[in-house]
Amino acid sequence: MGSPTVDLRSDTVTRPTPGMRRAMAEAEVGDDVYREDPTITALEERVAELFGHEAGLLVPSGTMGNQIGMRLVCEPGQEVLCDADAHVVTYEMGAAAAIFGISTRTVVSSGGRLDADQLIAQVRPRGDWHLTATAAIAVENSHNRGGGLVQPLGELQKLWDWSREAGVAVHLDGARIWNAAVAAGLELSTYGRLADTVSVCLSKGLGAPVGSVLVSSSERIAAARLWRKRLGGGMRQAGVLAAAGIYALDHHYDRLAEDHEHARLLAERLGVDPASVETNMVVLDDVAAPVVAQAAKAQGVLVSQVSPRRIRLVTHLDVDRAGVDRAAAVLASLL
Ligand SMILES: Cc1ncc(COP(=O)(O)O)c(CN[C@H](C(=O)O)[C@H](C)O)c1O
Repeated sequence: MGSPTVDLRSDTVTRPTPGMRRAMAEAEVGDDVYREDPTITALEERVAELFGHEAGLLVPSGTMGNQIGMRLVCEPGQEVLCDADAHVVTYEMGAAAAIFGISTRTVVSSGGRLDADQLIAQVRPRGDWHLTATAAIAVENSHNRGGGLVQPLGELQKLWDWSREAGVAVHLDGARIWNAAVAAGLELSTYGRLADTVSVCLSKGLGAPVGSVLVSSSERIAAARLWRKRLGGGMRQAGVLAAAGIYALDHHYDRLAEDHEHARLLAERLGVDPASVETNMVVLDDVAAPVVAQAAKAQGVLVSQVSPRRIRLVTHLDVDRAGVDRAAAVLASLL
């Protein structure tokens, strides 16, 4: 029996722990379409409160959380403006256009880092009969293709302050907002209060098997519940999933700092500047990604190919120190 596989492809690969499975099995459940699942209600209320918003909605994926979140603040034929490498326009299969008729326009950022002035300069006003109106700006924190970069609070604040005057909404793709808050030493509500709609993933670093929560005003979440049902996302006794999310919030949030430490350790061992590692991702640039990925797989280490010359490593709950050491040794021998 060879060594166990070290899976650094993503923090989406985590499996429920025994404790989480017990919480899932014991969860009190009901039919959530009738609003009778107490565990889902508890999770939605808790996450909304964590981010300083009035209400929350459990959705099956971060993609659905983002897409409904954007639809709440952007009408068909209007546009959402975002970073060219944002997940919402890179990995969500064109859903904004395909499902909601929302136009998206992008700016090329520096490594995913939010530049409020750059975005503000691109916003197009409502009411001009020549221009597609920019209804919302989507920001991503931490930034996936930016290598887990934590957005500067000053830029988020600047964008938010401007957006209140300009009447433009802000959507936060907070799939890994947990990692950003732990890395920055900030409260989740500090970030939550700088966005009109926020989608946060339970199924990544927090280690739940399924689910995200969209938070916003009560009025918007009521509309979101309707959109979710239209998309076939109305769920029944999904309290078994919500229980995993609650368990994750109770037991897996603080430990994210360990994933960040593991990522820095990997970086050091692989000749990547640890200062460039802000959360749980390490980016290997200028490598023959397919060759390295295949050779690493043959030695039990799985990685993501972001491009033909770029590999992404993501640390998470299911990769311990021994796994990090083994992955570092295998990858160092291939670089
Ligand atoms: C910033 C961000 N926002 C949203 C999502 C979507 O979450 P899901 O739809 O997969 O639950 C992801 C998933 N990211 C996945 C990964 O990193 O392995 C893949 C790329 O889709 C994300 O990284």
